[in-house]
Amino acid sequence: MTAGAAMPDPAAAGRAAIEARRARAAVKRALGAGQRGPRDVAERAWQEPGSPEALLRFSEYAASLRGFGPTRVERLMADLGIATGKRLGALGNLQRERVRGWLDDVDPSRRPRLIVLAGPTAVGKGTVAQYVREHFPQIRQSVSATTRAARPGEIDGVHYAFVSDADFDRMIEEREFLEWATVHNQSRYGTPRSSVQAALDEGSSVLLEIDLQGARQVRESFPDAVLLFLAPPSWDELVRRLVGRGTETASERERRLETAKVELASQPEFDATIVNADVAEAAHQVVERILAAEADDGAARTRSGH
Ligand SMILES: Nc1ncnc2c1ncn2[C@@H]1O[C@H](COP(=O)(O)OP(=O)(O)OP(=O)(O)O)[C@@H](O)[C@H]1O
Ligand SMILES: Nc1nc2c(ncn2[C@@H]2O[C@H](COP(=O)(O)O)[C@@H](O)[C@H]2O)c(=O)[nH]1
Repeated sequence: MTAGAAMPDPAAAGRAAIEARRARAAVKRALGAGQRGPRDVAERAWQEPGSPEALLRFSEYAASLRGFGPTRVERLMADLGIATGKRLGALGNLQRERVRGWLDDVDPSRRPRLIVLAGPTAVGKGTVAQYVREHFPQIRQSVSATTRAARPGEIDGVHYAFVSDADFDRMIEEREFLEWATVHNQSRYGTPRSSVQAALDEGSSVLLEIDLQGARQVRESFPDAVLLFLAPPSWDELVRRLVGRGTETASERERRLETAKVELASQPEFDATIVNADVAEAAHQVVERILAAEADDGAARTRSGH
């Protein structure tokens, strides 16, 4: 060994292996509990080599699904031509196509849905959406573009794509937005069409955290989108949250509260209202609505024979 070269560290390798096993076990648990769908796990495995999903053996993946005992798993692998021990991420193109076809049969009742989460300023849309992102990664969220300036701590490309007015104009011109609006009579915000469509095509539902004008546009272009309204426990609590967040000036807060009155009056246009008294509780209610919508659509399709 040359001087200065790193010595192999068996203890570190052992710890990494344990960590990787734990991550794979978490994926299996999520599949078994229905928190993640089999299609989402397979697509993630094929997109991200080296991920826990990619390193999961196909036999373990299938055995995690409800109703799949050892005999059924063995038969499935024989039908799909998948060898024992093969990892999900190592399947070739032909096998991937066969797995996708099988998923169409085994998971027909799940259709990805576009979900809108709207509601007045500071009700907690961003906070609830973040909880969903952290606990239910199978539900995708798009990163909007905006012309407003980044707040301290906000990261370009993560919280928003922060763009200039000229860039936003160009994006409108090139039809890059699924919807867009000027919010609080101030800055413009828009949802990118291509990433949302790609996620839907991959079988994932997509949650859009947008304003009322955007929600109405989505209703127009995606009539089967599910529109959820996040409401505050009370007006006073809404004002407390806005002031407590401390990210707006007094005049900006006034402007936002004026919009909030209009948004609160729009509640009947939505498919459901969820009161955000507790973040985890509200987030679970959002996810329940999404899962119900995914299943509901399938049931309707089955009934109509399609
Ligand atoms: N259930 C809750 N209980 C108490 N505080 C909450 C709750 N949900 C969110 N908050 C707090 O309320 C403030 C506003 O939340 P958030 O920024 O998520 O609102 P928002 O609806 O995304 O606002 P905007 O539309 O203005 O972007 C934050 O300080 C957040 O921590
Ligand atoms: N119509 C759209 N509204 C959006 C989008 N992204 C965010 N928003 C909404 O804007 C306000 C203000 O957000 P803030 O980050 O400045 O506090 C809030 O209601 C968001 O939901 C979008 O792409 N389209």
